[in-house]
Amino acid sequence: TPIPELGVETPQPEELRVELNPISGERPLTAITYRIFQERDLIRTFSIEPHKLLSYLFALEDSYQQVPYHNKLHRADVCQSMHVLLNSSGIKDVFNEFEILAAIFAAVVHDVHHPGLTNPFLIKTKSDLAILYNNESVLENHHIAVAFKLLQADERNIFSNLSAEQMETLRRRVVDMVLATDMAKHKTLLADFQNLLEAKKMSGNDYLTLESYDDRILVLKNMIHCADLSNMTKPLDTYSKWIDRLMVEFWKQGDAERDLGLDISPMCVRSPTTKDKHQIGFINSFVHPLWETWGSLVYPDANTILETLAQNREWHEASLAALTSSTTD
Ligand SMILES: COc1ccc(-c2ccn(CCC(=O)N3C[C@@H](C)O[C@H](C)C3)n2)cc1OC1CCCC1
Ligand SMILES: [Mg+2]
Ligand SMILES: [Zn+2]
Repeated sequence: TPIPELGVETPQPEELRVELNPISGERPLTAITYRIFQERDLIRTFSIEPHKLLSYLFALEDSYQQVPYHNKLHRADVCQSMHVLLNSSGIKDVFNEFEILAAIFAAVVHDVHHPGLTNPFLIKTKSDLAILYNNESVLENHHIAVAFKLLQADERNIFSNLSAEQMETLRRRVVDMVLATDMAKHKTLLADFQNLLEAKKMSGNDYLTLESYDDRILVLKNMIHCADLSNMTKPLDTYSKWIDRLMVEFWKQGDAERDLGLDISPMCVRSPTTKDKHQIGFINSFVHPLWETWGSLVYPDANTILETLAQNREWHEASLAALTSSTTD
């Protein structure tokens, strides 16, 4: 039976069309994710009931908090970036539909109910979340718990037609991928990724063959981490909008730290040079090494991304030079 254009039979197609209309910007997360599920035929493959998918995605959107950066727009962005990365040359035929389902789902839920505060802040203020998760990937554990809690309602359980075993493996993959978005895991994740690619190069295969769960999930963990760190690889006008959102979120945390008599986190200091300095530092320390490694896996697909990343870094260096020269003379 053909799936209706809007996903569900509805007596009010116009209302639903407006709700789903990404242009209206009302529900960007639902619009993008529903479209990706359709394009990848996930709804049919896993017999997902369309009305349940819509209910689940609506719940995800509504549970987002009014934070400037870590909101539904960021999750829609990471979901769309994941969708693109999954099609990269060299890996597009590697992952099966179960892994793709888990990867898209992980991307769309990876920051759900984010409070707009960092893990260090939640830990040093002894927040309920830090107590609950013993200071270990506090936010990421929370996002996963909320995502699966929302699935428990029958009208939102999009995986109701998966077997118990399939559900268990999907859950394992989603937990592994969302936990991998914690910056604290970056160094180990990237080192393991580089070791894997080195070993594959030694084996002489010109295409990637991944047998073990650990190898396969390692690539998916780095993929979602790349998607989460993709702002700097986007055209400057898009990238600078993300920076502005993030700085507002960080400055609010800085205000909270000051009000609590705590040290203000370096990234949360309101100063004209903070933005450029930290972006340059972050690109040099984390973002470029990660994307360069990803670029070697999907060569030459990531060349444009690496060029844009270099241009964006130069833009920050130029604006920093302009700022510091104006303040010195
Ligand atoms: C547009 O700028 C950024 C966009 C995304 C990120 C970034 C790094 C790691 N993630 C993954 C989630 C994470 O771990 N955190 C914890 C902390 C690093 O703040 C991040 C925001 C979230 N996301 C960093 C960005 O800039 C750096 C942070 C302030 C100046 C330089
Ligand atoms: Mg996160
Ligand atoms: Zn994120």
